[in-house]
Amino acid sequence: MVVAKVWRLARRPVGTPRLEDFVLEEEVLPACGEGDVIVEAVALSVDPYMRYRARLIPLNSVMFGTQVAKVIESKNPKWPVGTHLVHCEGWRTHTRLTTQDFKDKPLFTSPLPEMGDLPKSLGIGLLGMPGNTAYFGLLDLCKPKAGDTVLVNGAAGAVGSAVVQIAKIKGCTVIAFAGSDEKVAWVKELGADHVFNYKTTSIGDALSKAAPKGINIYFDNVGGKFTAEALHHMADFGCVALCGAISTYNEERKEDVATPTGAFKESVLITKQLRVEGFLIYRWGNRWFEGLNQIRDWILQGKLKYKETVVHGFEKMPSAFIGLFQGENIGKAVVML
Ligand SMILES: NC(=O)C1=CN([C@@H]2O[C@H](COP(=O)(O)OP(=O)(O)OC[C@H]3O[C@@H](n4cnc5c(N)ncnc54)[C@H](OP(=O)(O)O)[C@@H]3O)[C@@H](O)[C@H]2O)C=CC1
Ligand SMILES: CCCCCC(=O)/C=C/[C@H]1[C@H](O)CC(=O)[C@@H]1CCCCCCC(=O)O
Repeated sequence: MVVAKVWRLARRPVGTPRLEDFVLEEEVLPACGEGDVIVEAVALSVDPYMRYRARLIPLNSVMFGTQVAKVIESKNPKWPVGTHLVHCEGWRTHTRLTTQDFKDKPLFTSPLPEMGDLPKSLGIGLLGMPGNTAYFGLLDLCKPKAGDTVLVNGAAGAVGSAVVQIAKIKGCTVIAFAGSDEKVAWVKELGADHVFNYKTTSIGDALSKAAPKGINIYFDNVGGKFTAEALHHMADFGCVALCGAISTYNEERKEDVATPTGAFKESVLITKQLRVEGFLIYRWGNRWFEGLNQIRDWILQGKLKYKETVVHGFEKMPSAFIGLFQGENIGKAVVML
């Protein structure tokens, strides 16, 4: 009999999530039937979108999320004991995956890419959903050309740090923002041309100096006031990739009313003739391993670097998650078991 520990959403977070919003429980797993596997979590992901999902999932649900897990029991010859895979059954130590799971969620119940001696935890980071978000969001949606000026915020995070480096690989000038001097130093090491601490710098002044001819591509992880300012510094016909808006996830929802006071002032979008497009990484599900294999090759060639902020222990899931909104992570935030 396998007993899983699971974190459930005990109540809807108000503002920044709190430890009391989550409850730790035990759950006896059903037996491993024909075609099933039982897996044990190795590395669990905490991601900003979980705050958004916490508005949507029913109370008492297991928190949604991806993890790298190891098969510990198998009645499926495709997935022998010892195999590692990525699945999205959430904040749980042990999981039974059925043939139906493999069929229904191929993108989120998948093998790790071939990664040699690289750490398996990269399967929820640079060699997983965040890496592909940077890869496809920048390359497919924005189509950068050598010489373009690219702006990215959240630049020391999982997605942003990959965007910085991929933009440099493509020959762009990169302007990046992050939330501490330590993060700024690391993003400079990654090759960004101009890096600022948004907590101690005027965003407008920094952009005027760093991008006197305007920004061609803005990869937005933050939204809110940052975006309201950044749009004024776009070059004509620039592209804005709306990847995330972490600065707004803890805000209470207001009614959707047409208002000229938000980040997107129509006059700026129209007069600069901007292309503004939101995206979800699912869009490139059919090209998943194309992105991961290219990223893996760039890592092995020394062109892409990564950092992980590792928290040890399943009981730390909620605090690691809350830490995302307090800027605690450099690179990908990972909970290791
Ligand atoms: N569209 C899609 O399919 C996907 C979108 N995303 C989005 O990409 C963005 C980055 O995700 P990811 O790289 O995984 O997360 P990160 O690894 O970057 O972690 C979050 C970081 O965001 C920064 N941050 C937190 N609060 C604020 C704030 N109020 N203002 C500015 N920065 C803040 C913090 O760094 P700092 O110290 O710099 O403030 C924090 O460390 C998120 O918005 C996420 O929702 C992610 C994956 C897929
Ligand atoms: C305003 C929310 C922006 C969320 C951006 C983000 O981080 C997206 C991440 C996706 C990740 O690839 C895996 C997911 O499940 C995330 C999507 C979560 C939002 C889905 C909302 C669907 C809905 O409203 O029906």
